[in-house]
Amino acid sequence: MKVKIGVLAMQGAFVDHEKALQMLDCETMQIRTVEQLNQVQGLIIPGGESTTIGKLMDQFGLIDAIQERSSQGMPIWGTCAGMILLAKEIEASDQLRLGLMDIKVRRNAFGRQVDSFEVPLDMKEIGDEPFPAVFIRAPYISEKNDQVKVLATHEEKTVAVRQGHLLAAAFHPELTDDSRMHQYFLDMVQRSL
Ligand SMILES: NC(=O)CC[C@H](N)C(=O)O
Repeated sequence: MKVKIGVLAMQGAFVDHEKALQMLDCETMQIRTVEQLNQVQGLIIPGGESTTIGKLMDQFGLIDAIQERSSQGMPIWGTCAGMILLAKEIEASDQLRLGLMDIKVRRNAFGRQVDSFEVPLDMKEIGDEPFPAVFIRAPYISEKNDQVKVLATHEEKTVAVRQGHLLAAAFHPELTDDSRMHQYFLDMVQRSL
């Protein structure tokens, strides 16, 4: 049976993640309710505005529900704002969050003059070819503990990590036609079953 991967659809870049997943061998579902969450075997939290996504998740009862599924080992991947929402610590912010990963993040961390840029990123975990990473008002990881594995850095800043069943990237893999990160997450989901 094909696995079904949910894309949290509160706000932000969820449609592009769905399109990226549809190129792969899996089913997808937009997630707005706890009932929908309970029908998927993995979850992507997209980029967007992390404060808005956090508030909406809370209103829909999804913070508790996602924390519960995570405690049972369901793979979760946060990109950009989604990475912020996965972090236990967000510098200078008390915004609502899932707080699942042992990372501290800094929002809008690459400075105003470079709101958005694309770089070839070395990420051996997904292959030898560099990954075309699109950063949009991106955060980075300023601290982490030993449980967290660094997958990629840009200018010595940590921008992609994995902690067991949790994956986070500061950039937007759904905006390129390189599907290796989505395939990597799909593999995590298939292995978790
Ligand atoms: N592209 C993005 O997801 C940007 C994240 C946004 N700066 C935030 O803090 O929520």
